[in-house]
Amino acid sequence: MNLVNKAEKTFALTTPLYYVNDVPHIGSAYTTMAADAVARFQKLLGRDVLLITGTDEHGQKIQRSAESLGKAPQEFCDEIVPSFMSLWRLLNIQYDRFSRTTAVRHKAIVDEFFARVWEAGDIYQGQQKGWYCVSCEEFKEERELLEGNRCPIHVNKEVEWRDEQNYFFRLSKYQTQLEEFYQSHPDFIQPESRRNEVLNFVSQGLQDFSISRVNLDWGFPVPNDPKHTLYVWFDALLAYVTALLDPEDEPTLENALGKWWPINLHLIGKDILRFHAVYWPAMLLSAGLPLPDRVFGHGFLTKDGQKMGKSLGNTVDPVGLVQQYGSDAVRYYFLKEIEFGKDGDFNEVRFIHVLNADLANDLGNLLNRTLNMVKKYCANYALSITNEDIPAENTLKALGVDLGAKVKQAYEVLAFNQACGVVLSLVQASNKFIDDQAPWSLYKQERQQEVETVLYTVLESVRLAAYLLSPVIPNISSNIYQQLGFGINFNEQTDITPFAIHAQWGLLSNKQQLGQPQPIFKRIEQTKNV
Ligand SMILES: Nc1ncnc2c1ncn2[C@@H]1O[C@H](COP(=O)(O)OP(=O)(O)OP(=O)(O)O)[C@@H](O)[C@H]1O
Ligand SMILES: [Zn+2]
Repeated sequence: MNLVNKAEKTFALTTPLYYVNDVPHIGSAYTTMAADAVARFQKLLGRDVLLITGTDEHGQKIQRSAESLGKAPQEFCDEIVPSFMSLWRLLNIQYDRFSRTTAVRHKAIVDEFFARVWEAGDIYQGQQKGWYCVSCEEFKEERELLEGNRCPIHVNKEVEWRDEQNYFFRLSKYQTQLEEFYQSHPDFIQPESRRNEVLNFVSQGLQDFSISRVNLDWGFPVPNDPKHTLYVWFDALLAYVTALLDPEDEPTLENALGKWWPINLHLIGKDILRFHAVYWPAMLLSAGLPLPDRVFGHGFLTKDGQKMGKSLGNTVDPVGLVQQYGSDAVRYYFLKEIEFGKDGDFNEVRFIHVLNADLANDLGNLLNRTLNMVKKYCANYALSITNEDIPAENTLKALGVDLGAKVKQAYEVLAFNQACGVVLSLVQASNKFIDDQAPWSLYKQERQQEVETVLYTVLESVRLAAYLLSPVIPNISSNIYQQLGFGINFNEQTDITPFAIHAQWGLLSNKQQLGQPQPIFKRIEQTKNV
């Protein structure tokens, strides 16, 4: 059976399927915002994109969370899931699929996949002994534990001793194949530090891992032994596959894998790297399926140096942030300020400072004052010149010419901070340019051509900046494009703004019907309590 028939133009990516043990927080939002920026960027490149997110609803962690509230697990999940969906709407996330592991059709995919792994001879029964972190849903090595038998990721949770009959997956059989795969696909695990972590872990020798639990009801039964419940991670990873089905499709692997497989990018936090970079490819090898292109494990958002998390409860509420500052502000801050891959602390004073400096002052004021100058200095509120009139050595044109290529390269390696940073340097250079050139005095000296050259050059640089930032701040970029006379909304019409054209400096024309100047981002006042 030839399961895969992926077209070049497609790009499928995933966020983790978040546990529903509590409502989402800024950490869950971080991965999802990054994924949305990648999806939007890929659309600008003309790709057919499928962005998958969703929720992981099985296992002991969820069962216990439900029990603690006196609810049935399904009822509990059904109550939490809408809080994820509404946060994604609030953050302007354009996801295509929302994959819930409790979906009926998911079970069919899991059963079919399990059968393939079973037939490969990779599942056997054995005795599992070890320390288990319910919050991670993972066995831990004794040497990894913190004092008092606590999990290194969930520092407030003690691990629990388990000694039970489980089914095991023969991970050890795939040691060499995985190592060869990592060598021949050096970009599979990113960033480099995460790749080294995985290579190091694998080189210590892979142990088979248990894929079933006893004494736990909440999950799918193991197909040929329903007294056992399938391990939550075995079923959760497969929900990426189920998500590929079109709504009307019969849930079979053949239908799921036809168009979008292999996934181009799994975006995750570093806490779940091993599952995606080791267990998942081994499971796929066992089932005879091609492996994903890339797994990127980003860093943690921390509070006072600790990973923010639902289990620890030290989280920042993204809903409040968006309601107060808007979705673009939140997206911009986290993607611009924290190097993707590294940990980053959230600090509200810094948050306000960055937004005021970059969006309100550098970008917003620049557009506003330049449009107002066009109004004042140019007949009919229109520029009379075009790109051809601007010499190649013009400072901003020289900077703008290869900016698109630089930013593309940065987005491709998920260096969002670098992408935003180089765009901001064009914006800052534009502010300096307008101050140096002083069009107000050129105007007094009746040097009209020069006045218009300066104003064109600056407005065109703002346009290019807006385009290149549109994956991160789509509302502000749309607003800028509209004020510059393009009737384009980046939330709706990516196909009419191809990168090959809009990422070039010089697109603004003398036919532009400029709109009324309006502030694009209101300066935030520091309140006393931050
Ligand atoms: N502090 C954080 N920083 C960055 N990403 C995070 C953070 N917390 C969660 N995430 C994202 O969510 C994923 C983990 O999802 P999960 O549902 O386990 O959330 P969690 O808040 O870490 O839950 P818990 O605290 O119960 O482990 C991570 O891989 C990452 O994508
Ligand atoms: Zn843990």
